[in-house]
Amino acid sequence: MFTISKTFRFEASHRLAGLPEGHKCARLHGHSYAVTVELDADYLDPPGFVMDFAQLSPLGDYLKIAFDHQHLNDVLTVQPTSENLARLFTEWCVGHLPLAESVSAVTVRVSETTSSWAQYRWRRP
Ligand SMILES: Nc1nc2c(c(=O)[nH]1)N=C([C@H](O)[C@H](O)COP(=O)(O)OP(=O)(O)OP(=O)(O)O)CN2
Ligand SMILES: [Zn+2]
Repeated sequence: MFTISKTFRFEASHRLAGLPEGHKCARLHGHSYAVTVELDADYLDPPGFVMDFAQLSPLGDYLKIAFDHQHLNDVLTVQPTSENLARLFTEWCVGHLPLAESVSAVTVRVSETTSSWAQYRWRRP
């Protein structure tokens, strides 16, 4: 199994609803988000790539255009948790990146801080 990965970053604010009274994340605050996409493949395509790293850059463009310096509650229809962002970004990758047949899984990991992350994985049916 081969895995390649690339990390992109954006800055955004959010607040989380439905938390207990006084929870710090219910207040308006911001994060430097790190978004890491991973592609798994059982074999390589010429010239020995899972995929050219450069072909992952549309994800970075999408993140910058849609989310950088935005208030996530204004631009998402779901609660802006790391888990929901990870699923949204994974589904975007599956729908927009030129995935070779060799790619068996796409995983996106979202970090709001240096000590925590959430991820979502798509597996080829
Ligand atoms: N499962 C999840 N839990 C939390 C999420 C989330 O998206 N998924 N988000 C938050 C808040 O957005 C918060 O800003 C980040 O949480 P946390 O790691 O607790 O932040 P700190 O860096 O302040 O953590 P410390 O290790 O306590 O310093 C909360 N939970
Ligand atoms: Zn937060």
